[in-house]
Amino acid sequence: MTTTTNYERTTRTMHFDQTSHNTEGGAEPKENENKWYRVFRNDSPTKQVYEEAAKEVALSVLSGINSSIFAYGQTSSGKTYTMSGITDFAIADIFNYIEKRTEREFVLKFSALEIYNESVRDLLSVDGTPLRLLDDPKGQLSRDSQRKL
Ligand SMILES: Nc1ncnc2c1ncn2[C@@H]1O[C@H](COP(=O)(O)OP(=O)(O)OP(=O)(O)O)[C@@H](O)[C@H]1O
Repeated sequence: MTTTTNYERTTRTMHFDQTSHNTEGGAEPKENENKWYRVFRNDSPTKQVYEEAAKEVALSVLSGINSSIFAYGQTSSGKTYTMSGITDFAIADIFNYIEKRTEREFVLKFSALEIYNESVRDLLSVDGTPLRLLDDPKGQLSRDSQRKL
């Protein structure tokens, strides 16, 4: 099955004053000000955002490093759109890597979560009920479900 969504289109991003926020040659951020490693233009394709901001992190799982990519922002700012594109590109790259290494065996685990208004939803589940967050005996937080592909 192929996906029909064209993520080659632009990724919507907010505009920042690059002179005060861009770490490449820009001024150091003031206290309580966020530091931006990269700001994309509002017409930047999602593919570019993936290549320049997410690919290295996503593919670090292939060397055994746990990684996380998340989108944070106001409603309708394009988080779901951008993350869907990034997920497609990352999965394609990961499977491409695996297919070229037939001598090795890989186990892939994938989970997709949405945190909204303090509730956590499993985006791979058809049932939309929020997940419960539980403390394990060591006092660490765990989810009550995880799907495996
Ligand atoms: N780069 C883009 N190009 C074209 N359409 C886009 C783009 N980014 C977002 N959209 C469209 O804008 C709308 C809102 O985007 P999206 O659902 O991704 O926002 P969101 O941040 O996930 O919103 P919410 O916080 O409400 O879940 C959607 O209809 C989506 O298809």
